[in-house]
Amino acid sequence: MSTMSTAGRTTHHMLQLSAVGQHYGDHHVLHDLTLTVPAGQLLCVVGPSGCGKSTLLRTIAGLLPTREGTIEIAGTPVTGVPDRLAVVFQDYGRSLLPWLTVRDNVALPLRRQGLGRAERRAEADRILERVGLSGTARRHPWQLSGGMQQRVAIARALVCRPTLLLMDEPFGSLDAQTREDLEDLLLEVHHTDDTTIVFVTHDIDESVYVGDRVVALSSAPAARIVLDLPVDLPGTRDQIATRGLPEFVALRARVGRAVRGQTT
Ligand SMILES: Nc1ncnc2c1ncn2[C@@H]1O[C@H](COP(=O)(O)OP(=O)(O)OP(=O)(O)O)[C@@H](O)[C@H]1O
Repeated sequence: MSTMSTAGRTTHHMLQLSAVGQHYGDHHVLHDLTLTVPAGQLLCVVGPSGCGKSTLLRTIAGLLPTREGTIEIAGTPVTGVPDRLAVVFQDYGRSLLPWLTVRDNVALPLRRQGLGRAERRAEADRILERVGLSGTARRHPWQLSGGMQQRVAIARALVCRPTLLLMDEPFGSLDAQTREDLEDLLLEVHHTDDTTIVFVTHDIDESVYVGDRVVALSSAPAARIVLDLPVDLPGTRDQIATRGLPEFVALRARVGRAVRGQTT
């Protein structure tokens, strides 16, 4: 983990983007993004459709080469897919392997760690219980609802105890109730494990509800950061009470204006 001393205080940075730019051929998507994410922060990234949110996550994950600038995770430059990094995509249907049981899907990443079969299974079961899926271990993903499948994908992301978790619209295709349940599961995981999370969403309400901080990107031709807002809401977050707070409504309005290109 990189350490910086600022006026006598020591801060740990999990993720550092310096002047990052990205393009597909001559199509520029990201422009001069500089961003520091402290360890343990849940950062939400919002922006208009097509502005480059997924491209940003794919670049951080090492799935696309960094074209301009540098990205460091825990002080190490990203040159390929880093260890202890997990990604959850929106499309859970395609990210789980249909021929494996739920338990074996979750245990899959543990194979690289050299654990024995019994240990892998025990660890998978422990994580499945944690995401509210005990009892489904021997079923197959296609026998579960969409929300349950996304819980399996989250369990598989958590099983390697990632230091950095990247989530790309993970709840975008779920119904409202399931989505709220999974937002609360994510907050529980974040608070218990102190995982650093970068969470991409186009849903402004969701970004303010789950985030410790919201960064808004501008739209094409090349996305820049147009808002970087700490989310300082009182009390423990609660789906009904938090969303009714005047502070929540004010934050949501600021993010909404930024995404629509209005000054805040
Ligand atoms: N593999 C690719 N090759 C060429 N262009 C691409 C590729 N992937 C994305 N793009 C383009 O890059 C831009 C950013 O796409 P990206 O998917 O990162 O945006 P997004 O903000 O995640 O969008 P959405 O919110 O709609 O998911 C878009 O104009 C898109 O068409």
